[in-house]
Amino acid sequence: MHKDLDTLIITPEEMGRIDRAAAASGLSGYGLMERAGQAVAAAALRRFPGALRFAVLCGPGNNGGDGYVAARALQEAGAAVAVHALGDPGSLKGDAATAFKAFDGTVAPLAAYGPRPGDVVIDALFGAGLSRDLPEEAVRIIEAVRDSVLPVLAVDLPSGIDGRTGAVRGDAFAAAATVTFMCRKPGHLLLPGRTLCGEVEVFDIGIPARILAGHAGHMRVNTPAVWRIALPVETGATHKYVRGHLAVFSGPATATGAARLSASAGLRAGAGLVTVLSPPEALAANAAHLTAVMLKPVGGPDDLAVLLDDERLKTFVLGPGFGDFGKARTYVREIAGRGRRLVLDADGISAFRDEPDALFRLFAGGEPRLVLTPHDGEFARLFPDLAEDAGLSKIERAQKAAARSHAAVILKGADTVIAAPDGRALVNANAPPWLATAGSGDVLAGIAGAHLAQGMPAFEAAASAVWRHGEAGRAAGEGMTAEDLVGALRGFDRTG
Ligand SMILES: NC(=O)C1=CN([C@@H]2O[C@H](COP(=O)(O)OP(=O)(O)OC[C@H]3O[C@@H](n4cnc5c(N)ncnc54)[C@H](OP(=O)(O)O)[C@@H]3O)[C@@H](O)[C@H]2O)[C@@H](O)CC1
Ligand SMILES: Nc1ncnc2c1ncn2[C@@H]1O[C@H](COP(=O)(O)OP(=O)(O)O)[C@@H](O)[C@H]1O
Ligand SMILES: [K+]
Repeated sequence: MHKDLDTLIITPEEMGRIDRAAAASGLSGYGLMERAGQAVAAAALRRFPGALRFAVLCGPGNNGGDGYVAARALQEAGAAVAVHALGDPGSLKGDAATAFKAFDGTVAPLAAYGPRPGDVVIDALFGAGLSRDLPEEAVRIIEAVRDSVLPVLAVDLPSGIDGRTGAVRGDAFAAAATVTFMCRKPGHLLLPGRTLCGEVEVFDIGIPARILAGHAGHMRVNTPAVWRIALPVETGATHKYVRGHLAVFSGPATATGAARLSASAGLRAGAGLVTVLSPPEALAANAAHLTAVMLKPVGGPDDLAVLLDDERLKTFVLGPGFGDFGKARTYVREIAGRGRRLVLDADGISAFRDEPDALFRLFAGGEPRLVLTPHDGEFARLFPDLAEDAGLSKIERAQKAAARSHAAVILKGADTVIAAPDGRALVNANAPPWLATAGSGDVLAGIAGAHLAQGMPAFEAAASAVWRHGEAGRAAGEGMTAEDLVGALRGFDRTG
């Protein structure tokens, strides 16, 4: 697989354009289908050597066409095959009709399929072309297969998954594995699609990388390949101020832990200096727990204004455990007005629920210098219309939010999306489920702050923070706490 295609994500709509461009360039559409179907058959034989029978369920479009090719290849390999079609296969068109004609065997109606122990289901009902909820006939078969606990190998996507959004349209197969072609689609990476795909195999059916790149957007899987070039340069001359000074605002005396988690994550993630800015009454609580991280009292906007006279203090994290919404807004105004960079998290985000546009105006224009780190609930406070729009995918929501706020947006969750105001978007895929633990988000905010403090552009700082957070979660292992996550943070592998 071409290295670049490994991380590219393509929407079904883009895939359609790529298909047409491939055909226009003289590439045989049926040739692509033949290779796709052969790849599915090979995966089926490799993954299920003990199958007694392959039940190939074929739909009315090209996904079904892939199914007929796979059925023929399986039959030629000596496997038992039962083919069932949704609709009349006689009315198939184009390449799918050719594939159907090339299959020499009986094709029964879909409704006649009775799951048998030992069956492996090859799901070639719908792929990229699913345009509405599944028909009742397909839903019934999905239920029957689910009840019989048969393994499913999905062609391109499990039928019922919307390739653009990852949403379930009516119902969907839960596949053990999915064989897709050239690149992953959003539905392979966004929930719930991601879990229903099982293991995803990406097979190169021979569309030239040039054609793919020419019609692809700016969506990728979040890997170091995407942002490695923006990593801070490590030179022998590095001293702590070169590695940046990060300041993290603490909440009141009863809620100081969150800021300390962010601060220690920031230090561990490479900021040269980290200072916790604490309300005077919380100084004792903070001092009792800080060593390498420094501590300064900030009681109000006047203290902050004095602090901002130090030009070396360029980067802030505000939100974890912060509590006071009014003060949060005042501090953010001051930070933005003085041209500083900011990771706005948790309470810092909620503080602007009644006036999100005021926040966006503060950071409008120029090089983006705001990173927003909302989970779904916080996202809905700043972008209620986008949160409510069920037609948008999580990627599209994050893209629109980033454009509107002129910020790098980290829309958190098991399928975290990172988006830039210029339209670039990444879907993260390395986070283990045990990252969902108290304080985990505070650690992420601290890492992002450290990256910003070291001079990385906002989008790359955000994306690499999410990736490092995931890696640390994997290294810390199941049962970890947010403190363990900080301890498990590692440096970057700069090779590759
Ligand atoms: N370059 C590539 O990647 C290659 C891709 N290939 C393969 O092509 C697949 C995409 O093929 P595709 O565009 O024909 O779409 P597909 O998923 O078969 O469905 C479309 C059909 O289903 C129908 N239909 C839709 N929703 C429905 C519903 N709810 N209920 C009922 N009907 C519904 C729709 O009807 P219509 O909406 O027009 O009424 C139309 O007839 C892709 O997933 C991959 O497997 C390979 O062959 C090699 C090259
Ligand atoms: N199921 C999951 N799998 C992987 N990562 C997850 C999952 N659930 C949450 N996360 C991640 O864990 C972090 C939780 O952050 P957040 O919701 O702010 O929680 P907290 O406020 O407790 O720190 C986010 O980075 C999020 O992406
Ligand atoms: K399918």
